[in-house]
Amino acid sequence: MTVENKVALVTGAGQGIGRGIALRLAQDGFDVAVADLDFQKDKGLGVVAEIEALGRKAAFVTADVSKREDVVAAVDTAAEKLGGFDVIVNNAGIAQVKPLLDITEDELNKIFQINVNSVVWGIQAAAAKFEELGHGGKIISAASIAAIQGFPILSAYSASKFAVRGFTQAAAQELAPKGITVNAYAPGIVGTGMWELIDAELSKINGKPLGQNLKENVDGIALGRIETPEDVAKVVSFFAGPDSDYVTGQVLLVDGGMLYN
Ligand SMILES: NC(=O)c1ccc[n+]([C@@H]2O[C@H](COP(=O)([O-])OP(=O)(O)OC[C@H]3O[C@@H](n4cnc5c(N)ncnc54)[C@H](O)[C@@H]3O)[C@@H](O)[C@H]2O)c1
Ligand SMILES: CC(=O)[C@H](C)O
Repeated sequence: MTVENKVALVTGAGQGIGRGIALRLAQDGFDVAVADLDFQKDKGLGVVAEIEALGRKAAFVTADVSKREDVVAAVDTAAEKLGGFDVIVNNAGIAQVKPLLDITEDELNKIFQINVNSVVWGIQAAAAKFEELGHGGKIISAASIAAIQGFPILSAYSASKFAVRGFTQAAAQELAPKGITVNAYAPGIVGTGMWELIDAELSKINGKPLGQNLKENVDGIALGRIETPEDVAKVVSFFAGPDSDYVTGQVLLVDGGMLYN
């Protein structure tokens, strides 16, 4: 499937799943804005170079997605630099490994500002840009298996992903009259920096050697291997392309066989 003259913005695209999504959308024919925190600029510029090597236009945009003004500015910059705006992927997010009884007010506020508020800001900014440009568009956000089932030690993270699912379902209904679809992808265990952190934090809690917690979780995956960013990007490619024009408000599990709707 290829698209013509379409522009996508992917947040948290300096590494991991976001980088995989940005490269896949470039392969699909999108010009892509790569948004990430300032400290990730070198990595983000590397992703820009990879996209340009695929023959597409790209730009790096510094943005802290917990800040509404940053997300609005990122959308404006993407549209201005790349000549349009059609898809936003609210991918950026953080994990938090903590027994519920130990979660602090700052920790809870931080994970919701980054994982949840960012999705609201992305929905608002994208919908406003689509309206300004006189067309509909596609809004895609990062959920998780943790949006379907709450996981112990990941309670705040799970709650944040349940919230992404709720906003996806509600926004889909509110924005349908504007020709905007709103969907989310729900990966399982993806081999990125996020799981390196989760594995290390679990080791501190349960004393297992580094890598053991990850291995034990991967051993429970029906398809028998860890997920890759490219596995996730295939689902986002579907949601970003015309084949999903009649799909909205959905959270699609792409977990190799862990949870079953
Ligand atoms: N890794 C997994 O197993 C997994 C599973 C399900 C869902 N997810 C979700 O997929 C998304 C990407 O995860 P990943 O594994 O690639 O994580 P990662 O930690 O490898 O990368 C996250 C990226 O987001 C960026 N980021 C973090 N906070 C930001 C902020 N405030 N503003 C802008 N950018 C910010 C980071 O700089 C980084 O580039 C997240 O929303 C995560 O919750 C991951
Ligand atoms: C990090 C994530 O969303 C799942 C729990 O692996």
